[in-house]
Amino acid sequence: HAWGYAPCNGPDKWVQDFPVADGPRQSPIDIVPSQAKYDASLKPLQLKYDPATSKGILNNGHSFQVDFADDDDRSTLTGGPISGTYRLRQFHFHWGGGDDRGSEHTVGGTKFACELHLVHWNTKYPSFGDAASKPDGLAVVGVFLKIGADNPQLQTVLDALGSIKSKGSQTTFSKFDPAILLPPSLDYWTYDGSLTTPPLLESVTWIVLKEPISVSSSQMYKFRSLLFTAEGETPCCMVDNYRPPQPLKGRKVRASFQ
Ligand SMILES: NS(=O)(=O)c1nccs1
Ligand SMILES: [Zn+2]
Repeated sequence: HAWGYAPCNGPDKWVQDFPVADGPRQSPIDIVPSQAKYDASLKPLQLKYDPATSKGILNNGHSFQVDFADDDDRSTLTGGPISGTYRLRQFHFHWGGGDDRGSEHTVGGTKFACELHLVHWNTKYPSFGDAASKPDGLAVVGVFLKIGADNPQLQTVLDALGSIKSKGSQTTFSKFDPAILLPPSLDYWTYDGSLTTPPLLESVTWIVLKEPISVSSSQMYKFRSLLFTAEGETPCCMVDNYRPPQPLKGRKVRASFQ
């Protein structure tokens, strides 16, 4: 009876199998802009992605993700709050059953309809799996999706969802540049946190962009057309696949902007 987002196996139950769920640096959090201190020593984010590294798109039963070739430094994150080079591994989303909810991080209590996560791992470690167990192993860039105008940049991703409806389905997804999903400004908040899904490892430097990108209500319906369930199982719509904000436990959130 694996973890999920239903009342029987959702975020409030995860601590049973993953005690770190009650740890000191859990994610997501509510970001309170007035409490975030501007840090002039924070560098601009450098996101350099090569579309040739995109490989496939997969329904993993709790979200869908686009996987990237990470056997060299073609798609990397440098600068920002991190030191060294982090490689792009995958990106995925979290969203709600309605436009009023769906993001994991919140801003002054405000929920967005959806949140994009671009997952990177520190090349000082030999692999993603190894990095995921280190306090400075991962860096995830979070981008809020706010209900508004249709977002044409999302369309190629949404058009692929028809072929990965059920858990475990995947298809090739080539020549995609995730940089087209980023907003014009790369201003960000940053704090030390964790994976927001089990195993909830406390290995993530979170970099949450202040500026959202847009998504229309009808585009949100495409996210919600996915299933948590595999073919042949009783279908269950993939919605509300977000963990709510966790206690800050004394952590400081820094801002890259004034
Ligand atoms: N939602 S997340 O980006 O923190 C993540 N969880 C597992 C792998 S990546
Ligand atoms: Zn995520």
